[in-house]
Amino acid sequence: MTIHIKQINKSFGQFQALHDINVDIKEGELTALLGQSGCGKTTLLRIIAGLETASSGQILFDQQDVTGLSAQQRDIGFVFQHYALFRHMTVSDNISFGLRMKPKSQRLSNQEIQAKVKNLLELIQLEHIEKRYPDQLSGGQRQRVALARAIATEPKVLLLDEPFGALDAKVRKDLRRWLREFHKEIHVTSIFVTHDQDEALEVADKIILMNEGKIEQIGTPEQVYKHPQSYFAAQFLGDMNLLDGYIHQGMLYVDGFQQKVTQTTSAHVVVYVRPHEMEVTKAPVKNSIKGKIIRVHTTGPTVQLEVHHIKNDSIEISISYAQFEREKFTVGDEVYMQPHLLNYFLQDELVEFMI
Ligand SMILES: Nc1ncnc2c1ncn2[C@@H]1O[C@H](COP(=O)(O)OP(=O)(O)OP(=O)(O)O)[C@@H](O)[C@H]1O
Repeated sequence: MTIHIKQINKSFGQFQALHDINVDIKEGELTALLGQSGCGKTTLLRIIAGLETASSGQILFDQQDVTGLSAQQRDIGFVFQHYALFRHMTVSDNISFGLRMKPKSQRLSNQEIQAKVKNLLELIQLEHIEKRYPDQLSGGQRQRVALARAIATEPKVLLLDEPFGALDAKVRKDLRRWLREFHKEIHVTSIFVTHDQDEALEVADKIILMNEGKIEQIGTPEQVYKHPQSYFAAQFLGDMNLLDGYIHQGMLYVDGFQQKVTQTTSAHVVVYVRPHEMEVTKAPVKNSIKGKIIRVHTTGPTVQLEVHHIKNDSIEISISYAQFEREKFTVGDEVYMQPHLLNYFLQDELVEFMI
């Protein structure tokens, strides 16, 4: 099922929560609606679901206008942040609920329902606890059951509103990997709401980045991360250093670092560099930004260095553990930094180049 969101606007009284939203979602895609709290993600999801009416605009499923249809008529599976499992039913009964509620003419036989539930239990890897009640499950297990229940009736679209929002960090991380695999198997067009950049980057085929009721950028995780098209996108996705720079006579200057650019007009610019897109050495190098290490944070395969720099307060750099061992960086060391990919904004236009 493809989904086309056309020119959607939504106002609550005087407040406009969504402005001119246009999105095309492909068949089988797993799309993340990403943004800060209050940016309009849930409102948009609810409009797609038919749980909320738009003030203007259209929603098309497979080119068919469903704007006037109710949630039931749209044939959608839902999973919400707070598990809505039936407490008095076992895991199996929760999963089969939608199948058993179908009108008799469309209902599968008991045997077929049992077989289907068995398949779904395998898919969510909870075959061994099918007889348990929701109270006897962990939060992560409950969300897996909620997912199985949502897809049991084979909806054409699966909508997930912060499905892992109430879980702790470790379980969340496991479940997002699991969701990726799960989606590969079922391949239903899915949209999930999240405010967590890492979750969106790791799980989604496509990210819709929202800010204050508007779309900032749409793209694959790689496109949005590597080629942010706005100041907001650059800052919101992943860690980013903001450095003061200026352009004069076709050269960009950031402290002792300079680089030829195509602009000839003089201007102050904010330069963006991701922590892993900086070279760092203790040996002085020409054409670099100088600073002093004020913190070393070793976690797993990468090491984070926080470097004090007079103009830019502190710069975060991420290096491999191997380099850290080799160069033996310690607090107080003077270091020289060279960006190898940077972006800057000039009069609202993004300029990007590799060095
Ligand atoms: N029924 C309503 N009446 C009035 N204002 C509303 C209503 N529902 C949402 N809003 C407002 O619309 C804006 C968008 O809300 P929405 O719930 O879509 O945000 P969100 O991005 O999902 O946030 P969160 O991540 O906190 O759930 C918010 O400013 C919210 O206060």
